[in-house]
Amino acid sequence: MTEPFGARLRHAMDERGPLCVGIDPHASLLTEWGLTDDVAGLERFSRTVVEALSDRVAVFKPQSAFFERFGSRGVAVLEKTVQEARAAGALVLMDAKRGDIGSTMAAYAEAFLRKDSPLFSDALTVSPYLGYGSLSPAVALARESGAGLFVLALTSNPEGGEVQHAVRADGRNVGATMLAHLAAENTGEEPLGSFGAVVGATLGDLSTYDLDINGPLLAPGVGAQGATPADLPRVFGAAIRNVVPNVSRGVLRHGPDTGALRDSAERFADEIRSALPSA
Ligand SMILES: O=c1ccn([C@@H]2O[C@H](COP(=O)(O)O)[C@@H](O)[C@H]2O)c(=O)[nH]1
Repeated sequence: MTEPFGARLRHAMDERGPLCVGIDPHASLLTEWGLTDDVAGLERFSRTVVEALSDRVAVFKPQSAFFERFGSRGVAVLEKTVQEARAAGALVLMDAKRGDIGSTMAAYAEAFLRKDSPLFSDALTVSPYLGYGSLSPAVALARESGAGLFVLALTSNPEGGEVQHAVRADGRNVGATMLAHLAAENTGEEPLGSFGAVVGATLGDLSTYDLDINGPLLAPGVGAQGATPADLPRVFGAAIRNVVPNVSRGVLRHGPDTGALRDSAERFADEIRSALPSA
């Protein structure tokens, strides 16, 4: 039986450090890398990132949008990328941000979380904005497959507050409510629950939130969106041990040279390590 995602992630973070590198083949990056903005360029880009970094980063986060842009042939590249990254020993967090009514959510869950699916990933980002309960089929299948979910709680973009800071009738805001759902999902799990939250590294002091969800906190926003590894302790406080900082463009802009990609990832990893409290 597969070990649960949370346990696999904890081991990977302890061994390799918590850095998650995004695979975001923006059209502008393909051009900067001297590649064509087509399926061949997409394939070369993704393979280069996986080959350069799969022996050193804990997690890759392919951004599905940049593959879907090319239709079925782009999705075929995404399938290959996921399979190659997993085969090379990295965990794959698919950033597809799926969310729908429960009966449709069940089909999204099958696409990404059923073990024999071509797009099976170790974890998936999901949107709870049709109600947290609408995610139940994905929670159930993730548990069955030993996979994980990352639920959008407090996103890194400035527009997110309009929804996530809205205050409910019980006085708690929406983002905090999502964190509470995840804490309940992860109760009693050791060494780490499999149900994580997306919490932007760009958000400043989050001490009014209870980030102690016994699950991972994916922290996008480091690099191109302006947050730095040094910001992480101020943003996440005591929850920092469970933070998985994501960097996409901040690393990818150094390609296509594999040495330069590695150096950049190592620099971010070192800065993150320095920001963590000593064990
Ligand atoms: O709140 C969120 C949730 C997801 N993202 C995604 O993370 C990467 C960030 O890329 P950078 O190039 O490091 O800015 C990207 O795939 C986003 O879609 C996020 O930024 N914020």
